[in-house]
Amino acid sequence: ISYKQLKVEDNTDIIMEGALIARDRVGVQDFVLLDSHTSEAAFLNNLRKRYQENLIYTYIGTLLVSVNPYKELDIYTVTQMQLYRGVNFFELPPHLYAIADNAYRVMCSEYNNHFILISGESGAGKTEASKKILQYYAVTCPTTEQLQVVRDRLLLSNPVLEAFGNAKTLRNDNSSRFGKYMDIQFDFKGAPVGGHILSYLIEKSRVVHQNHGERNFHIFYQLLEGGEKDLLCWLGLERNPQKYAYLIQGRCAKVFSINDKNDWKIVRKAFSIIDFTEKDLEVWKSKVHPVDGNLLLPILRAVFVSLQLLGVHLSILQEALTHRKIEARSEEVLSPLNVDLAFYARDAVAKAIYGRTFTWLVNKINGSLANKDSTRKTVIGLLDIYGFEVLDTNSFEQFCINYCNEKLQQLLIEMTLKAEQEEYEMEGIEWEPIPYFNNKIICDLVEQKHKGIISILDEECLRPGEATDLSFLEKLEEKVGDHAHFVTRKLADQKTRKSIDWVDFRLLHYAGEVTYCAVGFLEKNNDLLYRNLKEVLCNSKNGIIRDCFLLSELDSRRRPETVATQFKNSLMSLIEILMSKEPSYIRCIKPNENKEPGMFDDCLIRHQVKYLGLMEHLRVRRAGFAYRRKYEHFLQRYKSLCPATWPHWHGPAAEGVERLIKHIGYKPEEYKLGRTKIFIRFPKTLFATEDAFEIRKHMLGMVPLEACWRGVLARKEAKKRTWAVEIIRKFIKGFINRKKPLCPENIEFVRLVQYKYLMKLRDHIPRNVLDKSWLQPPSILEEISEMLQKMCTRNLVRKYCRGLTPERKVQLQQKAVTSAIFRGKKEGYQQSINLPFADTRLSEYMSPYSQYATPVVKYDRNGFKARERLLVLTQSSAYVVEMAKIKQKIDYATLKGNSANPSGAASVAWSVQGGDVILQCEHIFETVTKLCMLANKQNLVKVVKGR
Ligand SMILES: Nc1ncnc2c1ncn2[C@@H]1O[C@H](COP(=O)(O)OP(=O)(O)OP(=O)(O)O)[C@@H](O)[C@H]1O
Repeated sequence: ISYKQLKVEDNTDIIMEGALIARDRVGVQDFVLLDSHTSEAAFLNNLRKRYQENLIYTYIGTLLVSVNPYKELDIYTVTQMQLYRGVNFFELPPHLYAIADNAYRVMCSEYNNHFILISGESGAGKTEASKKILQYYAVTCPTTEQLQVVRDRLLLSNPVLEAFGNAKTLRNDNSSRFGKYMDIQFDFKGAPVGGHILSYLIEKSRVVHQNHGERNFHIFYQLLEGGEKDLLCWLGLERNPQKYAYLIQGRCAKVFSINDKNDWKIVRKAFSIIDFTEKDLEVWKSKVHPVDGNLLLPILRAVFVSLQLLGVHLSILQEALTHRKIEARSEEVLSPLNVDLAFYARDAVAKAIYGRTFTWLVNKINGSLANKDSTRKTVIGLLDIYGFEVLDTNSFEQFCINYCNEKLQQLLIEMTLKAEQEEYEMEGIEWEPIPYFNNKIICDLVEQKHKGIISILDEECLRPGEATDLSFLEKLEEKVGDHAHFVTRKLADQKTRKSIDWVDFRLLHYAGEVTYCAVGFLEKNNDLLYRNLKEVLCNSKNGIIRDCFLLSELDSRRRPETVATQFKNSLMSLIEILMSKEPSYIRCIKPNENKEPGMFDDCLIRHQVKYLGLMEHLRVRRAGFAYRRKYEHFLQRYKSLCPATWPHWHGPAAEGVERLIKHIGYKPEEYKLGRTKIFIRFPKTLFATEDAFEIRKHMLGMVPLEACWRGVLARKEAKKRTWAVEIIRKFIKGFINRKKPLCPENIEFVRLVQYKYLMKLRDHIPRNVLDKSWLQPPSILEEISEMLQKMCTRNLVRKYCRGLTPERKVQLQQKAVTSAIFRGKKEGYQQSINLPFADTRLSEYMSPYSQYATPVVKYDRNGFKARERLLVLTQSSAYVVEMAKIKQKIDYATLKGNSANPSGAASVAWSVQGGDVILQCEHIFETVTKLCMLANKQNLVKVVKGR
């Protein structure tokens, strides 16, 4: 039996159940368990509390919400990865690794395909999350030497794609300017054996234009900064980016947080591992020159170099950039371009070359990731895609991005509802319709054939005559003007009209309203490259350019698909890909605009919670039942709450749960009983049960191990609980760490050993405080065992102390003092410690004032003359009494010290003001102890030779 099976059978996941349900200063780990679930304020509050404790992850059921910490956290180590590996989803605090591991485990056991959708706005941490998941698989999945090449390629595809597809923007210094879907393929043993990447909508316009404070794609700066001298020379480039107009429009070629030189080295290394040949490196040639700002007409200096690199003849390129070929009847006429159109042609070439070579690059990477073997693979897809975007001015790009988010939201709702529905069906629970907003109506508005916005846009782009952005807007008003989710200034009511410009249209998306400026829609959708320019590129001598611009394109009389239609089609196939897989979701949130750690901007986050549809998701997730658990797990945890189920229930778990909840007093509307699970509708029902369980647990004084190991979670004070759990975890982490690096099999083994030992220990816990029989731990568990032993002892001691009578307590306190003074120092100590001390040796001398009395022999100062006396101790003084006469009174305050002889001699010398008092008595340990306790001078006793 594997450890995992053991765990499931033994319900040890219940250990962490307490942590999941915990409601303390770090909020709830699952929003589903929030009491006031529909309140956005409560949602934000929980998120804030956790973020302030560096707990950046929280669940909504199985969806993970992540808030960008903007600082390095110690939660992505190999040890953490090992910790999450193979552990039940809810056993550990929410984490990316839990999502990744869950998808992986289900894939391995059910042999099905999965995807993890990571979304959020720019800078929210999507790319980081997807990289971390990839690293998780690279570290935790089984691999062989041969497979390591695949693993490295998968990992190194990232820096290459980032170099060519990412750029510094105002919102993120490393912003992905394209959508990415990456399939990781696994063989039947769960080893990653290949991959495939799909890219979406690379932001080509950045090649020719950057806003203030932004840069072009990283690769240009990396090349100039890090490129070897020979390479730059070969490319005809100068190291200084200021020489290139396309690179400096944002006026920030140098960025503090980016090390272009270093990144260049990584990209070069990645190229060699991703199977790029020297010939492939011509990609530099194809990329560099169209971006050379000096390609401005009529300055043709750079063109000479470009010709060489692009493999195009001078006169041909010159003509192509300054003329347009017009087909009139069967003739072709060259019409010269004005300056503006020539600029347009230049930029169009640059954008087209960049866009297509980017696709070429992705294909090249795919070639190197492809697994040629035809055996069946399972896949986990990682979708890192732009989240809902609402800028000050929203253009064609935002329209596409937001349409994409509508589609993905629809997929999420359908799949979540489907999953809920399937679970209810499987459990035999009546399906209850869940009220939610179905955004299909908005998707239709955008994508419907003939009637949707994209079709109308295409029509305007393709129709002969003078189509403009304004005529497009008019067509929209005409065709979709009556749609409930579409508004323009003309259609708006008095109140809304002011906020919409004449060139705007507004869509009421599922996440909120977005106003789009129609200016540029036609041009961006057409993305035209003049035919003669295309011809030039198709005939290039540069192999990559030729690969990107196929001659067959020229032969085809069909107009190429518009950008929006291409995007729509690629989205459709993406949705199809995703629909066939099991979903997991990660929603990333950006906490502030300043990229600052620890800053939680309520307003910005509220906005994202809305746009990410989190409240909607929470509502869907909770519309049915907030909590569901297998009967066995539920019964195991709460059985102590019902006499019929405590300590053991011998019948079927389902019946046990029924008895249990009847006894607790659940109302019928609070729960439903399925085939294998109990479904609880409201978190408050669960919390009340949990509270009752806490109290019951304390009353029962459950076994010490539980108090140490799992019960620590249930302690009242959150601080103590966190402390104890942390300590235990630290120890577990510690021993796993010490054996670093552990291979997965070892981890499994370590866990098995840990589990077995703890289980055995549970049955052999010492029963009383003097029982020293602590189970010998295996060496890897020494630390944790010592820790548990200490906690257990402390617990036994506490229990023991509580059971003491007052008399016994006094005795033990006295013995503790005796021990502190004499232990190991004076003969006869051992015998005396085992004998009880008497309250007094002369009861007739006891009074409300005197505490103790004993016969003594008093010696004179020289120690020769002995006289029989009585010693009476009161609260403040000691009296040496002869018959009923006080011979000497010693104020405790004047007592300077005490000394005794280490030998068996029963004498003690008190050093007082005015000289020593030497006494001998039969019960020296008892007498000195009582004196010291009354005088509170135990520290002053010395055991020295010569007394
Ligand atoms: N888990 C994390 N730990 C530490 N820093 C992080 C984490 N996630 C994100 N960051 C920081 O935030 C920055 C932005 O994150 P990232 O590039 O992943 O955002 P994004 O959502 O992919 O943005 P875009 O859509 O613009 O590509 C990172 O460069 C990094 O500095």
